[in-house]
Amino acid sequence: MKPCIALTKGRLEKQFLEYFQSLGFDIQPLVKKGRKLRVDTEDFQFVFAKGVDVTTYVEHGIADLGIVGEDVLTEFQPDVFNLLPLPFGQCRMALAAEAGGKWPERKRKIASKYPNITKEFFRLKGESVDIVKLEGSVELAPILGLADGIVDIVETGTTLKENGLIIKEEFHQYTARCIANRSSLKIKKDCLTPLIEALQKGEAVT
Ligand SMILES: Nc1ncnc2c1ncn2[C@@H]1O[C@H](COP(=O)(O)OP(=O)(O)OP(=O)(O)O)[C@@H](O)[C@H]1O
Ligand SMILES: O=P(O)(O)OC[C@H]1O[C@H](OP(=O)(O)OP(=O)(O)O)[C@H](O)[C@@H]1O
Repeated sequence: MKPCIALTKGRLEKQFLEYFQSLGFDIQPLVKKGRKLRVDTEDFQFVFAKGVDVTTYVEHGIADLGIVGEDVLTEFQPDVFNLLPLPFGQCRMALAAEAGGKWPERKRKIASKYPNITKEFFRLKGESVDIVKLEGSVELAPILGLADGIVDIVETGTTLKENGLIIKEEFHQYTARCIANRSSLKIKKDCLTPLIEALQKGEAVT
């Protein structure tokens, strides 16, 4: 059976395909996939899912490999083999708040898509905060008064800037990672090794 690779839909999918093509792989069937969520190329089967679901498919051995942001691995701690970093998906995790806004002395409220990362960040500081879990557009929370600050991903800083927020502290750097199912690495070693070696040798995508 062909190895199955789970890709995080959206920006990581696009960056992965660019990278995969730069390694000499044929991505035409993937580019032409339309709304299909499972696509076969000559050598591989690809499935497309949300980042955290990519880890679930890999953990359960449905997918042999997965392409996912390191932020997702840190947040959800799935039981997968964290195989290697990939040269795309670079971003940082930051605490941000309104420029010129007050940073209250009382127990602060922090909005984030990443409650576990947020909790650990403040635990290490010895600070107790109330965490408000959001699913996106996290920058809105301080503007609308839902939270005093946010913990979120920053790449260019444009979203923060355009919403009047500033970074107070940056505390993690991430890239996309290739993850693997633990048993697949043994059982499908022969067909996975050439692919893993190719992914390892590639140059950074700019
Ligand atoms: N602005 C960004 N720049 C670079 N990498 C990012 C950025 N935002 C997210 N990422 C990385 O890409 C991964 C996928 O992010 P993406 O925004 O495509 O989906 P998501 O955050 O899971 O949410 P959704 O699919 O609901 O929009 C993240 O887990 C992170 O590793
Ligand atoms: O520093 P920047 O280059 O501006 O990128 C950062 C933004 O990108 C991500 O959001 P995304 O586009 O995934 O949308 P979301 O708010 O739905 O998570 C992240 O949550 C920030 O909002």
